[in-house]
Amino acid sequence: MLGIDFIKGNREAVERAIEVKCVKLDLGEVLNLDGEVRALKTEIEKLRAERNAISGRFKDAAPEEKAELGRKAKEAGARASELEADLGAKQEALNALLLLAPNIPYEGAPIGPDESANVVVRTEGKPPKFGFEPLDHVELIEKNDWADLSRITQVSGSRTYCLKGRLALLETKLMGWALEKIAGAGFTPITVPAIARPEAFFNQGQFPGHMEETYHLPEDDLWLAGTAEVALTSLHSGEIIEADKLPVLYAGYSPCFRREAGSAGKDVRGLLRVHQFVKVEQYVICEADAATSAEWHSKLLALAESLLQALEIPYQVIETSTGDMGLGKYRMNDIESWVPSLGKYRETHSCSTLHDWQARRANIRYRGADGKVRFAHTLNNTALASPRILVPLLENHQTEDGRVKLPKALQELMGDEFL
Ligand SMILES: Nc1ncnc2c1ncn2[C@@H]1O[C@H](COS(=O)(=O)NC(=O)[C@@H](N)CO)[C@@H](O)[C@H]1O
Repeated sequence: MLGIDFIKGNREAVERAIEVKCVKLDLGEVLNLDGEVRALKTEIEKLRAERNAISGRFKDAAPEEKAELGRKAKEAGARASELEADLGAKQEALNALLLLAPNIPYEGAPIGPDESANVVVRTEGKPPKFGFEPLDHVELIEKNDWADLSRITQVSGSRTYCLKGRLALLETKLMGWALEKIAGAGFTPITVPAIARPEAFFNQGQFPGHMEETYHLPEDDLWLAGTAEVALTSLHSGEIIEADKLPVLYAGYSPCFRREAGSAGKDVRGLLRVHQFVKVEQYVICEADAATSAEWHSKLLALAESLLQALEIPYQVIETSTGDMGLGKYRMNDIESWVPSLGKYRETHSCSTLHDWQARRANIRYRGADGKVRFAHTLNNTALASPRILVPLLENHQTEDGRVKLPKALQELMGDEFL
């Protein structure tokens, strides 16, 4: 969310953000509504003052004057409550539009409508050259009985899976390994529920635009989050954090649920795109300073890259385009890991800087060293998400006989050179 004062003071920049992020929002309508709300507030104040002035005169008034004063006070009161109803409706309409206001994108973000405009900024590690015909992750799984990808669909429907045997163990250990790595970088490990109230999704930015992507529990008016970012954004909602408690750093672990309503036909084979998965999430609440946010953005990215380097997975870092980064982002860098069977890189991580766009929605503030209270900045990044990460992990490290040689970092974890 952008502050209305920011919008009024930066109308051109906001109009440009609307355009380059392909957002449907009429800024003129927002500013008109804001004008009407302010006018109504002034009018109501005036009426209240009038009514107070009248009642102030009431007690000393002559008897015949009291009736007239009483009528005037009642009239002013009635008029004020009429205007208050109108103010409520206009304020609601204004807030709904403000939720759609896009954050100003990073000046270095490629301009474009979607991921086709994304730019590769760095490539690390070399895709393996197999001396044999490599298998894809489903074939490797079937050969080693490492998952059930078929009978489970009669239980849970499409895009579900069971990991089995050593692959089930690997996923759990891998998540613990990632949690410890991020915790080792000073982030507080925290396990969060996927269950959350609708307000948490409005605060994080998933709502109102992506409700159809989210599982709903209607009887309780609860929803299932697709990322720990939802809970972590609202954990400090309404608080004023003291400056010496910043930055707040969380390594959030949670199950993640996504309807993938918009992905029909995409990645239907195997583990790339499923309805339920697990993720270790990096989350930062820091002071409202662009340079501080930029520093944290680089740190979050470097941490995710260090995990991929330890897993010996070749990857590339992407500068995400204005049309692909989404409403609330100032800047987004995705990391894409090499998937041999596809012969291309696929997104496995997403690192975002949001400045105060989320903090305004979630009302996360802090008292600076100067004593002033401001909205904070927030950032988030994937540390590791499974089962998607298993796809490049299995495929890149497969051997000719269909086994998987573990990267050194995992050999001790799994007590063997091979999965
Ligand atoms: N349907 C899915 N199935 C499997 N993995 C998924 C799915 N959706 C997302 N992921 C994994 O979760 C990662 C983060 O998802 S994201 O939407 O891009 N970004 C976020 O959720 C941010 N909070 C940063 O983690 C993705 O890069 C991917 O690795």
